Amino acid sequence: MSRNYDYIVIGAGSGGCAVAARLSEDRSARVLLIEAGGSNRKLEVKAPLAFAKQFHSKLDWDYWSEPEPHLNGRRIFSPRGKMLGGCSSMNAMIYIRGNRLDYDTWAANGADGWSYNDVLPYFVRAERNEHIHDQFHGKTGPLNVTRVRDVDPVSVALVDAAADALNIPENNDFNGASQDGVGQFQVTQRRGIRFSAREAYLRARRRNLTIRTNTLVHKILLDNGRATGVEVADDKGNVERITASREVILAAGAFNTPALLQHSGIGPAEHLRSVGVEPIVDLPAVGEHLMEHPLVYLTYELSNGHVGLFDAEDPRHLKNWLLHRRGKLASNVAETGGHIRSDSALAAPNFQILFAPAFFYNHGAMAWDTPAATIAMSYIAPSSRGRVRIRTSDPTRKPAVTYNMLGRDSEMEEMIDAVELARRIAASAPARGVLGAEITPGAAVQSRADIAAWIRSTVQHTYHPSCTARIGSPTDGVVDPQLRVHGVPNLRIADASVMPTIIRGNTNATAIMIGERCADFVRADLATAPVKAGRVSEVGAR
Ligand SMILES: Cc1cc2nc3c(=O)[nH]c(=O)nc-3n(C[C@H](O)[C@H](O)[C@H](O)COP(=O)(O)OP(=O)(O)OC[C@H]3O[C@@H](n4cnc5c(N)ncnc54)[C@H](O)[C@@H]3O)c2cc1C
Repeated sequence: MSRNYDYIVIGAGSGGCAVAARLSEDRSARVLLIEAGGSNRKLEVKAPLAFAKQFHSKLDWDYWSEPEPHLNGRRIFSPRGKMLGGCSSMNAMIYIRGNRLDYDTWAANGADGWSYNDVLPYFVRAERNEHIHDQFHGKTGPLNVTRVRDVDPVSVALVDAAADALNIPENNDFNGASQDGVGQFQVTQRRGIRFSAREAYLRARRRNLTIRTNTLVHKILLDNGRATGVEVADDKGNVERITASREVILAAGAFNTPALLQHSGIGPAEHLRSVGVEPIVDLPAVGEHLMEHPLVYLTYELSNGHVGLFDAEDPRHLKNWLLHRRGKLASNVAETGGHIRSDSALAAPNFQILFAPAFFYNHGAMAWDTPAATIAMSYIAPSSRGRVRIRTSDPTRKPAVTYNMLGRDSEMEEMIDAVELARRIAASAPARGVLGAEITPGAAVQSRADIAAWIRSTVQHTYHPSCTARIGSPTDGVVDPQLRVHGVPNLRIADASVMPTIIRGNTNATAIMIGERCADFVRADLATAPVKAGRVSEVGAR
């Protein structure tokens, strides 16, 4: 196997698959894509309903946060996909791009070229939407976007309930002209099966794209401050070095990307020294500014003979999915939902509602013994920031993650508002047709103080860590707007870490868009490079 490539992409997740595939469209470019996990060809990946069965398995990095300072010291479970497709092979498949305002704010704060009008063509380029064909959507891109085939009647009733109770419009396309309103989500599926970034970008075999699975990158190699390759270990612990003549592109996700930078000597110098890593480039923002969407789950018994997904494990539903790719196993659980403003004066939605015709609580780790439904409220406009820091110089040890969620009083006030809005939905006439008694938080939790206490003791997140290597200046960011790491030539980042602030929505489509853009930045630089550097023949060790 070759030890030298033109490009090395670290991590075959949402961003990494996109950038590696696009770079390998140039058949003369030799691209290596390295992934720590293995194949994603597993039933619990393919069958949409089964995504939570991946948690704590070999397909999961199985992160846990440090004791959270504002959440009663709880450690928060944080699954991350460890396989081809990364988190896009594990996620709940909701296809959302966020709000126009997110990108316009990025651009206004210095991320030149990242306004909504700048990024829209890349969302469109990436997408193959089966249903919506207008200026907001792509027809011929690699990523299949569709709708859940057999939506549960409970999911539909809850859309009617929200429209009724909150006086908000139904919205057929949250990725179109407006994000506000309620309706059915678009999903990254095809014919009832998950459609991850692997299916989107790695299906076509290319001789110039080498994919190495079960290979853990330990660090990025630097020679005179330039990125020249990587040090990797296979699953038997054999260590080797591989060189990149042109660029190394880091796409290991919002936890592992800053960790890998730090293991490579790129990060907050004082912290690196304290854990025994020699600092090479002092970049204080590496691992800082971590953002997430706090999530609370209100759950209800189902009434009137509704069963939702309660009986989904019945063999007849498995048979229906295996034979026809239809029915309950094709559900992504959160089939419908929407985006609302808890205060009409806000410039954009601050909550995403997720309706599920199932008891989904604590990441699906708990069951309820009768049919139930969930109204989950995801806080999509948080302001608290956390951090990711390596604990030791051992690259096989997971870094420490602290979310710092709900650190500000104003955030808690908005969360309480959201719980009250969810209860209004549940109390509306259309909802009363399908919902019974409230299970969580339960009738005893009524005052704002009690709701706050319940939130602190139960809040989770929406699986969207971002911003840990964000676009910004060298003092408060890690990469420039072309995704080049400050002070380290030939090194870029192409994953959810680079978002300057978290978007108002689920982060898969945006990570893919970032990968698409990164490939174009690389190609543009190559086209304008005066004389292209020759191959790096030897990798200097740090
Ligand atoms: C349970 C869950 C549900 C979610 N639901 C949704 C949803 O419904 N809709 C949505 O839009 N988003 C959702 N998300 C979030 C979304 O999937 C992620 O934000 C997105 O996939 C992140 O892409 P990425 O490229 O930043 O990182 P990832 O997709 O995480 O890719 C990183 C890749 O790098 C690999 N890697 C890491 N470290 C190393 C190393 N040292 N060496 C080699 N390889 C390495 C990882 O194994 C992984 O494959 C969900 C996520 C989860 C976990």
